[in-house]
Formats: sequence, C-alpha cells, structure tokens
Amino acid sequence: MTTVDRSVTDITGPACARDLAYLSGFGNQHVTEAVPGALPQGRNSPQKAPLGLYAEQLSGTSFTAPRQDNLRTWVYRIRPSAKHSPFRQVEAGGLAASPIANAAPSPNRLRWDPYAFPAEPKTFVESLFTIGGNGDVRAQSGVAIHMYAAARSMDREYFVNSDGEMLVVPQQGGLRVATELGVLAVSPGEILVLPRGLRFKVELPDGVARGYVLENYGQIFRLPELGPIGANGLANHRDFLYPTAAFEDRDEEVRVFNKYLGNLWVSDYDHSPLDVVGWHGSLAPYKYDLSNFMVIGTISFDHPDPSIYTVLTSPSGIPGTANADFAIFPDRWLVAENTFRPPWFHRNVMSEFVGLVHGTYDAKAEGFLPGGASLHNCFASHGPDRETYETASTAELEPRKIDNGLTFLFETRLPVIPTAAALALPTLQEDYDAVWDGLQRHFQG
Ligand SMILES: O=C(O)Cc1cc(O)ccc1O
Ligand SMILES: [Fe+2]
Repeated sequence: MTTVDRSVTDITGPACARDLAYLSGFGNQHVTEAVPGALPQGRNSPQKAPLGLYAEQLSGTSFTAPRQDNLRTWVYRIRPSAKHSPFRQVEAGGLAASPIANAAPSPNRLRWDPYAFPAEPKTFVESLFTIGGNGDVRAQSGVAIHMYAAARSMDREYFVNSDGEMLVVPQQGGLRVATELGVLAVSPGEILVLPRGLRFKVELPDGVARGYVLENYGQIFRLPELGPIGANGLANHRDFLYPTAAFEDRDEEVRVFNKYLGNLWVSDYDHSPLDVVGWHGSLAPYKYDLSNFMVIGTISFDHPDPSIYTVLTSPSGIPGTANADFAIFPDRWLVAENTFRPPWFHRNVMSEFVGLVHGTYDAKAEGFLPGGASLHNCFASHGPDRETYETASTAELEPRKIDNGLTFLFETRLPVIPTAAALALPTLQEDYDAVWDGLQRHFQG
C-alpha cells in the first residue's frame, strides 16, 4: 500500500498519492483493489468476503437492462452501507428539482453574467444553486441545471444524489472528489461524471471553485453513435478515466446528505461511507479532459449542426432525441469557403443552455462571459449577435484557428423552466435582446 500523506488526504490506497492513478476506458469492467486480496476470485458474493469485508452490489441500471447498457459495480467495504440511522429532512438551500413551479414560463431569451460567489463560504453541496429544470425527478426523466460556487472543502460531510447522475463542468478552480470508488481530481477544461447513488465529498485544492452541473434524471450518459463518422472520433473511449480503489478508515461522527426526490436529508453515521477497499464493475465515476475531443467539422462549406460536437448523450427513448446532450465548442480550425462561419440564426425545438469555461464564444462578441450562461428554450430565436454577424458576413475567409475559448452546450428535449431564484439573480441581464438590435435590413426589393 502506498504511504499516505495525511496533509493532503486521509484516504488510503494507491489513489492517495499526489498523482492519482486512473483506470481508462469508457464503460469498461474495471477491477481495482486498495489492499491486495480485497476482491474475491471467481465469484462476487462468497460466504465470507476477503479481509473481513462486506460485499455489496450497486446497480445503476435495472438488473435486467440489456447487457450492453447494464451498469453495476460490486464493492467490498468495511461496513455494509445499510448500517446507518434514519435520515431527517433539512433545508435544501438553493437546490430545486423538476417540475419547477412556474405557472407562466416566458418565451424570452435569458442570459446571466458570471455566477457570484456567496458571501458566506460554502461547500460544493451547500453552494449548489438550481438555474432550472425539465421533466420530473419522480419519473426519472429530464434534467436540472445547477451552478456551484464553493469556498469550503467538505470534511466529515458527504453527499449522495438519489435523483440523477451529475455531470460537473468546472469553470474556475479544481475539485478533488473522494468517492466510494476512489478519488478523482479535475480542473477547468475537464469534466467529471458522478453516478446517481454514489457517495462522495468534494475538496477544493485551489481554495475556491465555480462551475456548472447538469443533473441527469434520465438514462445514464453514454457516448453518442458515430454513424457515418465510423469507429473513431469525437470523444474516444480510452480518454475516460476512472478512479482506483481508495478508502477512508474513519470511525468517527460524520454526516451524509442525501438529495432525494428534490429534497435534502441528512443522517449521522459513526464511520466514513467511503470505506470501499476494492471494487469491480462498470458503474463508476469518471473524468474526461475535453482537449482530447477529436473535432469533426466541414472542410468544404456551411456550418454543420452542433451535434457533431456531442461528448456524451442521455437518450430519451425517442430515436435521436436526447433527454440531454453535452456538447463542446473547443479549439478547431475554420476553413469553410463562401460560408457564414459562426452559428447561424436559428430556432430549435430542443432547448439550449450554453456556458463558458474560459475565453469567448464565436457566436457572441460581447456580454457572454466565463461563469455566465444563456438559456434559449424551445423555438426561441437566437444566433450571432449584431457585431458577430457584421464581422463574419464581411470577413476575408482565410483558414482560421479558433483557440480563444471553451464553450459548452447542455441541450435537452424539453424547455428548461428557470427557478424563481435564477430569475431573481442580480446577474440576469435585463437588456439581452439588445444584442440583436441594429441588425440592418439589406434587401433592396
Ligand atoms: O446557439 C448556440 O449558441 C449553440 C449552437 C451552436 C452552433 O454551432 C449551432 C447551433 C447552435 O444552437
Ligand atoms: Fe442555438
């Protein structure tokens, strides 16, 4: 076992080193032990599990889900997770769940300036603030979109979300996330996906951290089909990194918060819930460095649909119509001839939440800032702002590299209903529509 540097972490196992070890491969059946011999050989549930551990199965899909979609993990832990006292409901803070109460959601386009850090330092979980949602948390369909702005590491407090898997997009500051299945460290430019039902805590190596969360109530994220693109490209399997087993052997009072059907509950435990010494399976948290995304684009003309930038998708059951897509607009060359190169003007039955990790976005010359966001719901007219239109429709079309920003898109089948709190944020831009003012009539008749 690797020596533990307790100034950095109190988690035991190979992953406690400063350079965390990861297992690679999207959806693989990973096998990992923090202590050699923790995993039983040849069976999952022997009469007595090795090293005095308890065997437990974590099922992320129904037992009978088709083999290719089936996600489950066997964990071997110090105590079974069943050993805990009842949960009691607590204040949910800025967290809300779908359906979001709003009798008359407006068709207007919305845009926010960067999300502000709260005056009181909060943990990742305490700081979660719901922008909006769709579908129904109780029906396990739809999404919620949250911001976080944390300035306090979680210690002796853990979180489990029974409502959805969480796709975390760090925008400022890294996160060190200790989970039941090991530790993951992520920085802006990477994403993290935490499965529904997994216990974890979030530490802040940079002191503060801000970012976006897409909470997926629906089918678990998978890689998109590639169709005529072929067997390779976009996000490649081997760039998805899973943690190696690591555990906390901590017999002391801790609190475990559980988001359950939109409400927040807490239970007192007399030990850390991160006590898994070995695990094997396919249901696990993972991270992905967005700079590994192999971008496809036109080498002739026209601006393709942004679905070519899909990193992960959660299908809805309607063919080709996602409960949620996560797409990015990373560094890439633009070479299209006789083409208006930025995103075109459009109206879309799907709803679009766009955020910015750093830099600028090629559809918006002004007013769209890192840590900010826009929401263009079902059929809201949008596209390049006036300045972008004027520049791009007259520019000399040399090959040009876009390397000055990282924008992402949460696209979802149903309108995202904003929470009253999100609409009351002082960062909501009152004059967003003005970005399309002054677009001139050129038609001569
Ligand atoms: O609206 C947006 O900013 C996202 C977007 C980008 C693009 O290249 C094409 C369509 C689209 O909705
Ligand atoms: Fe759009």
